[in-house]
Amino acid sequence: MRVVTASEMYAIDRYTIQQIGMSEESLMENAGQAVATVLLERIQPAQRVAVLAGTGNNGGDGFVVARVLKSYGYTTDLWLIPPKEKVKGAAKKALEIYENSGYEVKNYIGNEKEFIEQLRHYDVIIDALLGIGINGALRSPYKEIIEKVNEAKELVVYAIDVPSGIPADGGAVETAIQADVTITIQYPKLSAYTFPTADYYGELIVVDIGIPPLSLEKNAEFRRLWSEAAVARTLPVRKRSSHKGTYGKGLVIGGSRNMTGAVIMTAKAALRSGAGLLTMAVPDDVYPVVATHIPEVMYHPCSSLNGCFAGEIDLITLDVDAIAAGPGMGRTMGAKSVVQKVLCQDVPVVLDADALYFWNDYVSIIRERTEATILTPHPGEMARMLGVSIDDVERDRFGIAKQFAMSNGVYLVLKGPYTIVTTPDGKQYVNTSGNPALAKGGSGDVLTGIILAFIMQHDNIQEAICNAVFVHGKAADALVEKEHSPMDVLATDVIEAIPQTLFSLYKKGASYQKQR
Ligand SMILES: NC(=O)C1=CN([C@@H]2O[C@H](COP(=O)(O)OP(=O)(O)OC[C@H]3O[C@@H](n4cnc5c(N)ncnc54)[C@H](O)[C@@H]3O)[C@@H](O)[C@H]2O)[C@H](O)CC1
Ligand SMILES: [K+]
Repeated sequence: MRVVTASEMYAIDRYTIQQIGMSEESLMENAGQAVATVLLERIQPAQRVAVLAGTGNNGGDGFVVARVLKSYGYTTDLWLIPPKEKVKGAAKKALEIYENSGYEVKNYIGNEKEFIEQLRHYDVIIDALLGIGINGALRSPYKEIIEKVNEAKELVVYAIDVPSGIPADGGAVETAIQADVTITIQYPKLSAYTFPTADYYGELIVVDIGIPPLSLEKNAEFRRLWSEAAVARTLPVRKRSSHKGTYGKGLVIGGSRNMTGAVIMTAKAALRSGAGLLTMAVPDDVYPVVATHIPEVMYHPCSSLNGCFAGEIDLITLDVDAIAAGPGMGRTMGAKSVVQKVLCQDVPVVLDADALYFWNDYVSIIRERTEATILTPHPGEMARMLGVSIDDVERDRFGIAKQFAMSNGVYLVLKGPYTIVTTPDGKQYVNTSGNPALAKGGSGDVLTGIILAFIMQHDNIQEAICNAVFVHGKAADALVEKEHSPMDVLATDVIEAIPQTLFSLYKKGASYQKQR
């Protein structure tokens, strides 16, 4: 499933109309019919429905929906919010068809009191007020209407395309419809995967209105959801002839006197995710503590300075296939020197947490690298690396991630709900698993371990990263589906949920794998 911006959606529409030859009216009819099909399955015949329609084409979709519901015998009122003469183009045509079918329009203007009075008597609201064409802050009377609908908590609200009032590409929200369900037309918009806008959507359903894929290819950047099916299809298959070396010799670098746990979690997660051989490089001061935790790893104690890396690491002797550096390593000059040495190795490198702290000192080395560099910042780290605020990052996660990945030639994993993976050539993949249980210290350390293990086992780095991000989120989902609340989950619980997650993904993927 692809994800689009509002301007891409308009370009797709234009192309479909002008180059492909479908009419605007038929697209609107398809949109309304597709939305109505979903509604007919969900709304009970006894429920009273109100369709609230605005001036633009979102309102136009609403006219089609109201006509279909009425023709199926549903008790439906169509409330037209603007004066009728403001409705233009395809929407005007849809309104004419509605009226020519013998159905009545309720005008909001002049009947404001009746509207408020009636609101109590409806069971279902179809929000066709505003779509992706919204500009600036909400104007009257939309603001008041939306506030009234939101106040009536017992109403079930279905939004068409986007909840009215939210910016389609994401950003700050002042007033917007709080939908129970949003039925999006053809492709989800960015705002479904950024916050705070995503919170207004409720359940998201995408309906196809018959726009040919060519229109998308010609008019939208590559941005897609990475779903469970994609993971199941691309998880690597273990060959019978394989041995521990087949799945890579990985190195995890991290730890300091104040933080011994992070690097342990990274290593455990890597082992649970299939790393063949794993070595942990830790400051020798903390080695005795770390070494008691994982019997399956090898150790490479490095010289320490005040409980942190002094700066030396013998990477030549270690001879590894991939490296993850950062968890708990501290923000010292010694740590910086270790990361710089890591970046000079000709193997894929994952940098997380403290290894991102001296970003500006690594940029030039990273741009010269030929093997993959994978950075996994959370929004706070991303903001710091760019010298902007966290709000700036959150407002434009997709744009900022793409710019950053392309200009530095890195794979960027911008964490958060709906983590975005961006490749060095600017392709973007939105993760669909995970829940607020992951909002806890240690989650990132676990993810880094899964990524390290997966890049050693997949042929394709993008698939490896996307699958790792998905498995991490899905493991947390499995925990809250069974015996955990989102509050009590520990990062170590997530590691222990990796086996069941991989087990179920492999079962789902078995049919795909056979076909390979
Ligand atoms: N392929 C498709 O995706 C199709 C989508 N359809 C639907 O069309 C809308 C987009 O339609 P558009 O007319 O461009 O915009 P809106 O309906 O969102 O409304 C614009 C309209 O609203 C008024 N307005 C703008 N900003 C504000 C504001 N801040 N406060 C109050 N009022 C505002 C202004 O008058 C504008 O004219 C899309 O979302 C889909 O639902 C097609 O039906 C089929 C193809
Ligand atoms: K809407």
